[in-house]
Amino acid sequence: MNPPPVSASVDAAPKAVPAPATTGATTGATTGATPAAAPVVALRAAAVRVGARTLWSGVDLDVQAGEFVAVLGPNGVGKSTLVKVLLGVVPAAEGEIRVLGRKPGEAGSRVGYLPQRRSFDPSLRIRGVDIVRMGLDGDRWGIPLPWARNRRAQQERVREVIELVGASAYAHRPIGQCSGGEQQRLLIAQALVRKPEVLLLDEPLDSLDLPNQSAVAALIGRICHQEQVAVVMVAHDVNPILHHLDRVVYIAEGGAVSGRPTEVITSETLTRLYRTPVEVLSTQDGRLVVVGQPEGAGAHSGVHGARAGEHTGAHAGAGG
Ligand SMILES: Nc1ncnc2c1ncn2[C@@H]1O[C@H](COP(=O)(O)OP(=O)(O)OP(=O)(O)O)[C@@H](O)[C@H]1O
Repeated sequence: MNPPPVSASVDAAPKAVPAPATTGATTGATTGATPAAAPVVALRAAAVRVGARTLWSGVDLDVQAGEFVAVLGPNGVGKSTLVKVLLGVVPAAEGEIRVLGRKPGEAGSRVGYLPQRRSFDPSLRIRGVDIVRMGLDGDRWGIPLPWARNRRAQQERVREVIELVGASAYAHRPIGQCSGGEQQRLLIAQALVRKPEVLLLDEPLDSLDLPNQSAVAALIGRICHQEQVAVVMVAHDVNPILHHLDRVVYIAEGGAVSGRPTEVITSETLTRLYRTPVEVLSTQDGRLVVVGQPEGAGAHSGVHGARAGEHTGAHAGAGG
């Protein structure tokens, strides 16, 4: 069942962090219920460490039902790790984190997840429809839903979600023979098949060509706003999703800033966040280009021709 419609709300101004920890977002944590106005994802003064290294700290973020939020930042800063924290796979070192009013990892099938891109061997015979059905079979994220035990109901749900993502025409073809964009739609259908209220996507547009990036971005925006699924999406380039987004969270070592894209992706805000001059340029066709954004400390030095702490040149897009 979809969550009750809640109008997407965003901060009036970008929210700089570190900010004082509050406990307001944890309301309802003990019941597991999601009151209409409560954020479906809430982080307060959150920090994460891998080994001895603190990736980020002091991160505050609220995501409401039906909001589309992008997680942006340089390579290696900890964007994917944020998703893993929300899944409960990586523990937070500090702070309060709630997903659907519960601790990360406790919301079961109410959270859908699409990991960073998998590629399928062209000779793979398994069909798209089977890939989608796999999303029902496993109980990776919780106890199977009642309808998931009923074969007819399963088939109907798989058909329905394939139609939702516009994949009906090729869902019975071997997945290895589908294009990258078609495969990605089928994988999104797999993540949606158990009707999650929160959808966590890790770079779903990676390695798609521009028309497919645009089409898949529009699909995710539609799922989010029409189906009232809260989407938290790691993105390398914000441009393909810019017009669909309600909010972005930009991560830097030591903190993050969240708010409307037009408020966060500015020279002033990113310069303040990174404590180094960062320039945001707008191209004639409306794309944003971030110049001078430092790499995350763990990023490979060759990727953008910069070592940790040094400035990169112009990035292909705002985000990483
Ligand atoms: N289990 C782990 N142990 C040690 N280091 C880790 C572990 N998991 C992630 N890291 C490191 O943490 C850093 C952040 O990784 P993460 O994948 O979250 O970055 P990212 O911002 O998503 O990067 P990219 O944009 O390149 O995908 C990287 O330097 C990575 O090597």
